[in-house]
Amino acid sequence: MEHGELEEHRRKHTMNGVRSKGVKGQPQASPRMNGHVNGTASQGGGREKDESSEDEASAVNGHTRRPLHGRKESNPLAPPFIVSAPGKTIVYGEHAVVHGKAAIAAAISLRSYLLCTTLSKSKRTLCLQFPDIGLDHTWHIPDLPWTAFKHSSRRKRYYDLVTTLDQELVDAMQPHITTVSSKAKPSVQQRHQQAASAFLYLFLSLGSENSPPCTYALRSTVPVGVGLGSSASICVCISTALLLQCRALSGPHPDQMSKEAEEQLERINRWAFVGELLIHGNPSGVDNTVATNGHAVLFQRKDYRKPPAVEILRDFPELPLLLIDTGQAKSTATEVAKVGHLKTAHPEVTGLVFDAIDSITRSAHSIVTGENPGSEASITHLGELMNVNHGLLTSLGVSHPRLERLRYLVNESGVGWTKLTGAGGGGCAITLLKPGASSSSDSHLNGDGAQGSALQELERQLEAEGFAKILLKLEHLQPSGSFKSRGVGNYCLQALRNRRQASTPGTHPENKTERKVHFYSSSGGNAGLACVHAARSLGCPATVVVPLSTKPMMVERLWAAGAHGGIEGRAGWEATTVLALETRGADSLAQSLEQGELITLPGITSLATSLGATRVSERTFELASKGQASGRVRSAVLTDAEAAMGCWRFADDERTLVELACGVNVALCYGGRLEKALGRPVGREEKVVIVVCGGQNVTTSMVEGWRLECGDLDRAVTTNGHAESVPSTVTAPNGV
Ligand SMILES: Nc1ncnc2c1ncn2[C@@H]1O[C@H](COP(=O)(O)OP(=O)(O)O)[C@@H](O)[C@H]1O
Ligand SMILES: C[C@@](O)(CCOP(=O)(O)O)CC(=O)O
Repeated sequence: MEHGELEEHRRKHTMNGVRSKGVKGQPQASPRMNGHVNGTASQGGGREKDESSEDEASAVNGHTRRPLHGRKESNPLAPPFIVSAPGKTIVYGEHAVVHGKAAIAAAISLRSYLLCTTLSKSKRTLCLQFPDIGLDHTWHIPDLPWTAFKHSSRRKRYYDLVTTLDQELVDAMQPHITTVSSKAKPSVQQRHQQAASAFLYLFLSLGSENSPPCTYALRSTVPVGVGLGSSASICVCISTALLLQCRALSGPHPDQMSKEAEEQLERINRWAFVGELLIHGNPSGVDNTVATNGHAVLFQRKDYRKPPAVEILRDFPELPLLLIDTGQAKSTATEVAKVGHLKTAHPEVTGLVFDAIDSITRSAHSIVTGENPGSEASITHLGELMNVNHGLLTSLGVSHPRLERLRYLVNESGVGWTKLTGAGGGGCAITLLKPGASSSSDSHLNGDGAQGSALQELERQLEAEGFAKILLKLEHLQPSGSFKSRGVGNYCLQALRNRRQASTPGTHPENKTERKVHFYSSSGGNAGLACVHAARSLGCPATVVVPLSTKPMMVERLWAAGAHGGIEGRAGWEATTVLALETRGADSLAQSLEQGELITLPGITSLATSLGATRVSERTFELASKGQASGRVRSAVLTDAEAAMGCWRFADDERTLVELACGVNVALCYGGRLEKALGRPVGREEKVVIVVCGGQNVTTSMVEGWRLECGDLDRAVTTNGHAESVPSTVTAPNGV
């Protein structure tokens, strides 16, 4: 694609009005997007306005239909959004891959996350907040070297733009990089300036003087500089975010053609490669390719002037791998340069080593894509290949005494086969565990029998020598859904033991005959839930005292978890007003009440079909009519767009996905809709319970599509995309 084509593409593929139809199941895009970029915003230098015709049908969930909501002309403050991408481990072929040979790499479940928050136009600043490396830097957008980046001689072919760095542009950018952390010590400064260069080059290439001022906040769970592809992971995030902002991406979208999705991933990947060029100097592109696509890949770039050959290995087997960090810092650029020098000095010998590594990768590929990759024979084959691959990398000079010590310890223990992963010179190693070494149910590290204890012994030795195994801590899988289960659970257990010992000296703590302990918690949030779960599992009652501001959803969850009596803030039904919510086009109750007789709709024209009835039951109508007369039942109708807004706000504010038929209830919480529906202000002391009926007819892409289409509704209820008026300033106790 030529540079001009990119411009053209930006015009065609804005975030709104994507109308590719009928194809479902876009590839599992690794860069995940949360929130959205409002396509009506004048971004990417204000060059484009969405030229898609608004009256054409758009497709959501496979149904052709009218747009939910007419779009407004512009939205100066695009809502914040997050993109994310994983780190990786190279299983076979590092370094050789830089010199045209094949490599196999797999994504890991450690990720980087980039939050982009557009600032008020008056600011004109571009702010990087990268706390993992301690970088916090702000540029003034008009001061950046736009002329150099815009100059016509710079308008190169698109392919050149994304495969090589333009040295003149790098030089033009330099004065803005040297000021980054200029007072920090050299190693820190280098780390900061590498990240800042990658960001700024991409920003200058994809943005313009008119780009919106924005804060880019990056957090990563990928350890920095240990061979797990932290730089590729952040470059993929940066590339995705900037492409979204200049509107060169149109997805993800449920109806996106898979080819289009692939093209977009490729676009992200190519610009991420440019970022890697800034950080590494001479990357092969394997890291950014796996960070973009997820899964595992077989990657080979024979000719840097041509795109690499990439085979995505979607069925890559779940190999029992142990990831160990030597704790020894390394630099990819240094290690890659070292191998480059060796190649210059000894081209033939080095070439043979690369060829041998290539054979290893090919042999491993045939095993992992073969009949039974998880069999004992296959694992042994793959393990032996790892040993040889490591030996060849050592011969290239990229091992380190810490890596060799680690290999010695693992070999001695007999639990598996080990090689360095990534650039080497320190960083991480991977061990493929032998069958039996990882089969225990209670810990993935504690195998059964002799192998299991060998592994435990190895673990002790590694820890004693300062090696770190990298594990993921999934606290959200605790019984109560958060880490609070740990502290609160422990507290409850101790309290119960103390109480039992104090009241019946000499009694066994698990003695269940004496009076039950009743636990109280004064939190309506995760701590309250943790208390209820802990108390229940100890066979005790728990009461949670919640502040008035606690959201109904949390109160419902506390009841559902088994909270015992007296949750503060629940109202008796006698004084309750019931609001019956429907979407326009499924409003058979509202129309019946209005006409004073049961009516039948000719059909459901609302998109919220699952709870839609063309005619409500006699009993419903009777009760609703009586309630309406006494003022205890009111009926309200919202649009599909408002129901959709309820869904995306609920997803953002409460991390819960619900379908339109439920979203219409949730929408009440926002923008004073509740007061309007009730026809009166709602006092702070009043309790509001929203029935979150849920529903399965929803996916994140559907919600994203709805928001893209009618995101303007957000402006009435949020500031910078945060629902600061939830449920509404009038309704919410203490302004929450
Ligand atoms: N979380 C992060 N925040 C900011 N910059 C990062 C982060 N992770 C990586 N980087 C950038 O990437 C560089 C590390 O790249 P590299 O040496 O290739 O390590 P890795 O093997 O982890 O990719 C860092 O010096 C920094 O510039
Ligand atoms: C050494 C190399 O093959 C992998 C480097 O991986 P990492 O930066 O250590 O995560 C270089 C490359 O492929 O770009």
